[in-house]
Amino acid sequence: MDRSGLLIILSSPSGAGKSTLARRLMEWDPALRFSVSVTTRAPRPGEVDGQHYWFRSADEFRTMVEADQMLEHAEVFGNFYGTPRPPVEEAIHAGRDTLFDVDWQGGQQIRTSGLGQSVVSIFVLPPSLTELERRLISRGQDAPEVIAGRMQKSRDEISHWAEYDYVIVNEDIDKSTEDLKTILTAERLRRQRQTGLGQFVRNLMEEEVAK
Ligand SMILES: Nc1ncnc2c1ncn2[C@@H]1O[C@H](COP(=O)(O)OP(=O)(O)OP(=O)(O)O)[C@@H](O)[C@H]1O
Ligand SMILES: Nc1nc2c(ncn2[C@@H]2O[C@H](COP(=O)(O)O)[C@@H](O)[C@H]2O)c(=O)[nH]1
Repeated sequence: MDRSGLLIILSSPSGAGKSTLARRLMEWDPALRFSVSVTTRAPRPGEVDGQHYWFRSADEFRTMVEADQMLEHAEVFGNFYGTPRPPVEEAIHAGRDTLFDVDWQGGQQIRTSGLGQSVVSIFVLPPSLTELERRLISRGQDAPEVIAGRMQKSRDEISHWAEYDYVIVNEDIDKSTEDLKTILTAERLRRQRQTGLGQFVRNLMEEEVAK
């Protein structure tokens, strides 16, 4: 039963757990495609070019934007981030679902990109801002001033929660992962009902039942 690929957007304030949830969802469904973003920020220890991000200079980033190669792009925490367009369009046509880890600006742009009929968006909230800061610190990846800047922007990001189809309060990571799997399963069934079941039901109705 054919259907076009879904675009699954995950947004949250920095540190709420998007990357952790994305990783768990992709372990559950290896066919899910993660959209590798382009960024001008420096790699963190252990981050691999082409796997976590495409790490590019500001000039290279600008060239991609000017060539209309970005589905969306935004400035986040003083760096540029963007989603390469061609792999997303290929995945949609191939019926492959794509997962995006983008901020609210990216979420808005993907929704209004013209590919909007295939979008499911999920906002991840932390249980508290105190816990959010604890997670950013315990991740051990960012300097104290970077963490302070991200905490300062967290309320801005959170103020966009109502633009999303679903909201998960990520307190228990196992529970949040199960919620995410449930959302994806239900949305896939919904898309199948909308686009892929017509021929199946016609065949079913015409089936000769052996006596
Ligand atoms: N439910 C949870 N309970 C406790 N710790 C968690 C939970 N979810 C994620 N974490 C931890 O919090 C830290 C931040 O998580 P993660 O890197 O997934 O956040 P993020 O939203 O992707 O951040 P960013 O937007 O900066 O990329 C990590 O160390 C992760 O292991
Ligand atoms: N609009 C976009 N936002 C993106 C993209 N890729 C990541 N992000 C968001 O940036 C922040 C910071 O990420 P970090 O890896 O530096 O911690 C986070 O909120 C991401 O969701 C993108 O392509 N477009």
